[in-house]
Amino acid sequence: MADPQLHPTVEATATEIASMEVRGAAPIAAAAASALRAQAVESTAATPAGFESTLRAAGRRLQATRPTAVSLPNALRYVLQRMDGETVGGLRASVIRAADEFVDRLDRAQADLGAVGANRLRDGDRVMTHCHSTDALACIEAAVEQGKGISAVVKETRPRNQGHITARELRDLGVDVTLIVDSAARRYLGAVDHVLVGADSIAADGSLINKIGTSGLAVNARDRGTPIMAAAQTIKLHPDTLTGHTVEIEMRDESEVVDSETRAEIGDIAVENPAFDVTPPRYVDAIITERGQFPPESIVTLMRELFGESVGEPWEEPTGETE
Ligand SMILES: O=C(COP(=O)(O)O)[C@H](O)[C@H](O)COP(=O)(O)O
Repeated sequence: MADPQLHPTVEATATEIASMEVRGAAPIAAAAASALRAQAVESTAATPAGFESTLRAAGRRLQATRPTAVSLPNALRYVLQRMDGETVGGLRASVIRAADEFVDRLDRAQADLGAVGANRLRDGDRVMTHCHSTDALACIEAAVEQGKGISAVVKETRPRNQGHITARELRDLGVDVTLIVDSAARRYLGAVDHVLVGADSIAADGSLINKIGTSGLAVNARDRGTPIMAAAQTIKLHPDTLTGHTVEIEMRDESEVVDSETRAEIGDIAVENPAFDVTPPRYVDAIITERGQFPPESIVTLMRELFGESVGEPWEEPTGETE
C-alpha cells in the first residue's frame, strides 16, 4: 500500500527502480535524489519535524527498492544529511539545494572519470563490455572524442540483455560493435585489449560488485592476460564495508530467466537469478574514478578520506521521536 504521505514521484521512482525501468547504479542515484527533491517541493507538512519525517519516509521507500548498488543509499545520505533549517521553508530549500548539487556532481564526476578512463585507451583498441554502465561508456565516449578509433565486443548479458543497450549506444558513438552471447566471451578475450565494466559497489578491500558474470569474465581475462578496468565514480564506494559489512547480492525473480511456458515444462526444477557477483580485487587491474585511477587494494584510502569510519542512516527516524 502506497504511503499517503509520500509524493507520487517518490512512489513512481521506487516502482521504476524496482522494476528496472530505471537501472544502473548512477541513474538510480540521480533518480533517488530527484525523487527526494520532488517530495520536498510538494510537501504539505505543517511543521519542521513533520517535514523531516516525511523526507525520511521517502528515503526509506527508495532505499527498500534494490539492495546492491550503494549509489542509492549514498545519494539518500548526501541529500538527507544536508537537510537543515528551523522552518519548513528552510528545510525545503536545503533539500532542493542538496539534490541539485548531488545530480550536478554526479554528471561532473562521470565526465571527469571518462577523461581518466580514456587515457588508458589507445587509438585502434578493442574493448569488451559486460552489461550496460554509463560510467564505462563515459570512458569510451571520451576516447572517441579525443579522436581515437575504438571497437567493441559487447556481451549480451543474460537474463535481461542490457548489452543490447550498450551495443546501440556504442554504435551511436561511431564505435564498431560486435555483439556476442555471454558464453562466447573467452573465445574473444585474446582479441581484445581491455575488459571494461562498471560497478554497483566497490568494497573496502577493493572487491568489485557488478552484474552477474563479471567475476567469471575477470578470471578468464586474467588467464588470457587481458587487463580489466572497472569504471566507478566514488559514489560506488560502499562505506559500510569499512566496518566489515558485506554487500547484499540481489536475487531477482525467476521469470527473468524462464518464461511461464518453460516454467510449466520444467516442473519442480529450481531456478535462481542472482543479479550481481563479487570479483576479488586480484582480478581487477584498475578502478577508474573521477579522482584518478587506483589499484583495487588502495581504494580503502580514498574511501576513508571520503566517508570517515562511520556512516549514518539518515532515513531512519531518530530514536524516541515519531511524527
Ligand atoms: O551492473 C550494472 C547494472 O545492473 P542493473 O541493470 O541490474 O541495474 C552496471 O554495470 C552498474 O550498475 C554500473 O552502471 P553505471 O555505470 O551506469 O552506474
